[in-house]
Amino acid sequence: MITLNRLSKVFQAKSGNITAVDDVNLSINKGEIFGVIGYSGAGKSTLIRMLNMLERPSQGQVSVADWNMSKLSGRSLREARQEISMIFQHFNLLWSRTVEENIAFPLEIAGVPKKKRIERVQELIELVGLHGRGDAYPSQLSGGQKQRVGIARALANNPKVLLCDEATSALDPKTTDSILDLLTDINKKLGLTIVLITHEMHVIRKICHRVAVMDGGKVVEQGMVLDVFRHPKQDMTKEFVKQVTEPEETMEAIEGLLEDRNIGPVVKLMFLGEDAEQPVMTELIQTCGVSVNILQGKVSKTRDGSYGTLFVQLQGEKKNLDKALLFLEDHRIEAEVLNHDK
Ligand SMILES: Nc1ncnc2c1ncn2[C@@H]1O[C@H](COP(=O)(O)OP(=O)(O)OP(=O)(O)O)[C@@H](O)[C@H]1O
Repeated sequence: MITLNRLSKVFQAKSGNITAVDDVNLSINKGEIFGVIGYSGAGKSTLIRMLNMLERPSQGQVSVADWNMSKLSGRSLREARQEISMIFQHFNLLWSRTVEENIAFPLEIAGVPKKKRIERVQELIELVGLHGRGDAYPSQLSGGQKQRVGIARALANNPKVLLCDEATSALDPKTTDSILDLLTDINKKLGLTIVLITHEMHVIRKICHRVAVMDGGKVVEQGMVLDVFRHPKQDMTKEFVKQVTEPEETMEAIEGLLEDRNIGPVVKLMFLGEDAEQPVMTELIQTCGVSVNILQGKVSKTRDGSYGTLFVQLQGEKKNLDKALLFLEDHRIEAEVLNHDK
């Protein structure tokens, strides 16, 4: 559906050239929700803006839904853009128009007759859950409702691709989740391909099938979300994964514990899929004769399954502790002993 081939963007600034996107190759499948994550300045906005030619590449090719985007201009670019919609962090609504009029705007531009426009606007209002708010002005809406208008407007002309530029970054966590649920719903119902950029791993975990990690204009890692969660390769990816699996307070508490030299092994366990839901700990205690002190645990759900981390402190005789570690290995649970010298 989308192919980026050796894509680069260099900006000429007073201070010299800035390579915002550096030789990126990506392939995104039809119907997929693909996330691009990176810190500020990584090049995410520039990358996503090159998908619909809001930014022209310095080098390389972009193909979206059979359009060779870099070659288009004028009318053909406008046609292609009807198939590639976009939503924004700050919604970009027309403040003097009502919800209905905002949603109708792209239909007016596309020359859709009035009767059809009215029908389509009502359909979209239902789809995004804004029933009864059609006459409101953007200033009368909450952030989440404004983004729902943005989504309805983006879907008006039945696009094949939806680009989301930090679409939930201005929203509180609860509203973020409701917008992410809406995007998942639309992806399923309409088979829409969604590309989103974000700096929050929570967004990637919750709705994406695949993820690419950007740093310094380059894609430094990419893969299925669950695989990247289990085995992040780059340090930066590990930091992003920790955002959702290991809250900062947990790490501080565990680091405090590790300073105590008289405790038994502190082990980080990683479970996958169904294993995350099995009573393995009970079995371990019964068969290995060790006691287990649970320090912290979390199960993160991705689209392709659950992924759990559990920090435990094991206590018992040396031979039983070794037995416990073997037991974990036999049960396909990855175990990392955090205080090796004990
Ligand atoms: N129009 C421009 N002119 C000059 N430099 C630019 C321009 N747009 C972006 N840049 C530079 O390109 C680099 C990548 O910026 P970009 O906005 O794509 O990153 P980002 O990952 O989206 O970060 P943020 O979330 O902060 O926008 C940055 O160093 C930025 O300063």
